[in-house]
Amino acid sequence: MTIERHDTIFALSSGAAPSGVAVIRFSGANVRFGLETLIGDVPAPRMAALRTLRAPGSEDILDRGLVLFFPGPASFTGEDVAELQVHGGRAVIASVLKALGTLPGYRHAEAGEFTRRAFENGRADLTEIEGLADLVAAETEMQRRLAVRQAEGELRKLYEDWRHRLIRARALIEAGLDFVDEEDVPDDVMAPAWQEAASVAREMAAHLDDQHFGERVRSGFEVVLLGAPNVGKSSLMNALVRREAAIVTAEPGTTRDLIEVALDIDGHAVTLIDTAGLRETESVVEREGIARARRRAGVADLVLALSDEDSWPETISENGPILRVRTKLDLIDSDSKRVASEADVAVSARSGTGLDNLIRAIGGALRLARPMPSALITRTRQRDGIARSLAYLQELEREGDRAIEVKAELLRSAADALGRVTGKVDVEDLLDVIFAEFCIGK
Ligand SMILES: Nc1nc2c(c(=O)[nH]1)N(C=O)[C@@H](CNc1ccc(C(=O)N[C@@H](CCC(=O)O)C(=O)O)cc1)CN2
Ligand SMILES: Nc1nc2c(ncn2[C@@H]2O[C@H](COP(=O)(O)OP(=O)(O)OP(=O)(O)O)[C@@H](O)[C@H]2O)c(=O)[nH]1
Ligand SMILES: [Mg+2]
Repeated sequence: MTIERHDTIFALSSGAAPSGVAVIRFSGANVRFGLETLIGDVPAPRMAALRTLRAPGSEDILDRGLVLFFPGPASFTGEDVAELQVHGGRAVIASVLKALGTLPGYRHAEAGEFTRRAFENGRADLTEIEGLADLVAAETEMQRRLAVRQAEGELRKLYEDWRHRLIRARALIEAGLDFVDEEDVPDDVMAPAWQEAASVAREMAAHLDDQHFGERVRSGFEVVLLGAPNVGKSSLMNALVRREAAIVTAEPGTTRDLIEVALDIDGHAVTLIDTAGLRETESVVEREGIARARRRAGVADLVLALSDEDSWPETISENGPILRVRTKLDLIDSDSKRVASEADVAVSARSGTGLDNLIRAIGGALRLARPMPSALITRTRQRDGIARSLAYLQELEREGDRAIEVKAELLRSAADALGRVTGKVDVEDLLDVIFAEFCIGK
């Protein structure tokens, strides 16, 4: 009896039914057998073949569709893969999935399981896999650009280059230790290794000094609307997204919860957050709303401080950048434009005046138009790994006169920290978290 290392997994890989065409994918050791059973042959590799699908042991036609076969190990998962492109009806999909489920060694795939096999078979490293997850999740042009570069290996190449340089530096040092009496290891044998470690450290520090731009592009820039009750925060949010996302009334204290809406500014994902108007109040509910508003403003990428009168609230003293927005411009008569001129932008949610300026000002304050630098960190996981690796290299530089063996060990730790980012060393504990992000069929 042959023991299969893996089950053959199958899933619907295309979107929600009904759809024009649905892609059902399967991967594993029994793919050829499954094709023989369902369509009677195994099509030539990577060539679309039109076939009739029949349930195993039955003459019933399930559907007719295009079939593709990708032999391992060159395939996406690194093992045999097949795709059935059938009509995207619910019952069609259900019948094909059911037929696959009756085949020996077949079971339904879990979320991210195709991609997990790609990782386990060395077809992609963890940063590329995170890039793939981001590509599927991307909603804006800039998120797509960032994700596609990462999926194509931009970070992998950078991190693998650093890791190999550190490994070579350590090899140099160990070779030096083998051949030279430890008491008088000549500096010039070791010097190139220390220099290499120092230059990797410099490159890492520069890489980390990025104002978290990639992470912000990936997760979206957060812009919080802040101001006294009734200044028109909710009205402005509604005007910007052209729908009634938040309740607007003439009564101060209307909004209590944080209300989030998605904007696309210059291809970037921006989350606009409406908040409770800031004031002293006896209402427990409103007080909690105001506390949430302040907390969110404290971590925002940008605060829009709104005012509809001649003064700006004291309360607007957040850390990040602030734009002063004068609201209800339609109510200002032509000879009282003093505050409007103190403001960065003046708008009217009612007439729409100034909304384009406001969008431009938000884009400017967030520096959205800046060219996207290459090899951006996109996740805390990556940042933490690089920072840990750098910390070992800095310890190495600080403690220059420690024993060579100790220093070689620091080089090894630095390389291993990088290896955990790419998944080259000991990452079993990370995988469930990383692959849980994927949808079924990916
Ligand atoms: N129909 C279909 N489209 C898809 C995918 C898929 O799985 N199926 N992908 C899934 O994410 C993406 C493409 N990703 C892929 C990544 C690697 C290989 C691959 O290695 N393929 C070959 C060898 C390529 C070659 O000829 O150079 C092979 O299978 O033999 C294929 C697709 C997006 N489009
Ligand atoms: N004329 C005029 N009235 C506006 C404008 N924007 C808002 N208003 C009015 O101002 C009142 C309050 O508007 P909201 O958008 O609810 O104000 P808010 O800042 O969200 O208020 P709270 O949620 O209570 O903090 C409503 O009666 C709106 O119709 C505007 O641009 N022009
Ligand atoms: Mg409101």
